[in-house]
Amino acid sequence: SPEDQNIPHIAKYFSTKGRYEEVNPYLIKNITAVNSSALQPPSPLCREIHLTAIIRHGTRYPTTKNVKKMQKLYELVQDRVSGTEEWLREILTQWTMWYTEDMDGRLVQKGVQDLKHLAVRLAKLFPSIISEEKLRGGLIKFITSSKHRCVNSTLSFQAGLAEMWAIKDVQFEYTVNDALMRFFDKCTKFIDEVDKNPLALVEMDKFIQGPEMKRVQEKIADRLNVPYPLITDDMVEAAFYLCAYEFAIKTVNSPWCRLFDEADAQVMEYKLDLKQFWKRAYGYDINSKSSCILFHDVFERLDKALNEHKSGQKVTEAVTVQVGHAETLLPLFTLLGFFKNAEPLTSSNFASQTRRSFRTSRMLPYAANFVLVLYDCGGGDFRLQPLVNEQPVIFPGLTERQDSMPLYEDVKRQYEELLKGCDFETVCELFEKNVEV
Ligand SMILES: O=P(O)(O)O[C@H]1[C@H](OP(=O)(O)O)[C@@H](OP(=O)(O)O)[C@H](O)[C@@H](O)[C@H]1OP(=O)(O)O
Repeated sequence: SPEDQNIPHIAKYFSTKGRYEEVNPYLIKNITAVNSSALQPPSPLCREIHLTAIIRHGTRYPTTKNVKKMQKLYELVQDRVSGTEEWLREILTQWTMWYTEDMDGRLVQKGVQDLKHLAVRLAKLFPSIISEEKLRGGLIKFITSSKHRCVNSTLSFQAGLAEMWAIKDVQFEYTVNDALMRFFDKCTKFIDEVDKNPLALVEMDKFIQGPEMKRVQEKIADRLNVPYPLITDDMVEAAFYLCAYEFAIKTVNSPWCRLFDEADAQVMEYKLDLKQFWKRAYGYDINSKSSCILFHDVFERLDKALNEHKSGQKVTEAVTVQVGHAETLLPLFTLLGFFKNAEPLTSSNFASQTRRSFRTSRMLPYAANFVLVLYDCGGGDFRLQPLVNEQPVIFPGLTERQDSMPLYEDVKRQYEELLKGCDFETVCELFEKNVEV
């Protein structure tokens, strides 16, 4: 059981601060295990033509913003808390605040391992296309966000392949492309209407002020035996993140986790899902439309590979590995209609959302990944298989006619409107708005 493996009882509720292994627990015993049975193509005739993997960076340090909150909580506890419980004594006398502001979201050693192991697993799943031959032939391309955690994750993925094939003589390259991997920084309409709009996250703000979060704050204040006003929502979040980061970075079940019971963690997870739902996903149409540039880039690459294949040419880009952020993946998942919830997540429907499909703890752990594999199954039968975190997913709307590997043409028909439209410059209003003079 999780307790035996020293896993915090609340580890599956860590949202985008969660370990990849909690999404695929079979990896805890064997980090390079693969679930190939679930990925069988419809027939042994199928051959991979192209694979694109869009990957979130690996495990990282907290951002400066959150280190400051953790520091404030640590000082509050040191100054105001006393108690005899063993876990409290551990916080007061043994645990030291070791996070510093200059860590600012950098990749940690576990994050290097996350990407190395993901590279090995994907190569095991798709050996004919993620191969030493293709790598040496320059047919595997790497694109990354400029952020250090993404560049270092790209280097780690490459190192995973090099170590697996005992390669020492290949000069790996990558291209930094923030237009693709950090499109949210370039989409004026998103920046104006969501990112910089203080009212955009009103549902999260209302939930934070609501009864469920208030109860969590009171329970934590009671456990620390301090007055309720001291335990603000920021302090609760800092404690939750301390538990999450101690586990993700050091794989320890830290005493900070004892401040939460499972019900408290479910409230925290919902608050974080509200942030992502409204800032990056189904809350506002522009959130998903801001990923149009990445959406078109993916399908242009698939079409190019298919056309080269059909004309008997070598596929010049057999594999593309693109490393970005949780906020690179989530808008694209939303544009494709993945994890769409029956009801929007709001400040007032937490109780009815316990079985929601929009759950960032399952979608967006560190090293989360979206993989598209294009197959030639013979006789003009071309199929496209989507995977999220190494598990097959179904393109919405194609379920009734196909198994999880639909015909490529059916997928393109399903997304026809987006393929024809979804023009990044138009949806993001990059041109100057007509200013009334
Ligand atoms: O709450 P923090 O500061 O950690 O939020 C980060 C984002 O982390 P996430 O919310 O996704 O866990 C970080 O995304 P990442 O995928 O790069 O980790 C993002 O780059 C950073 O700007 C912060 O996002 P925010 O929405 O500006 O808080």
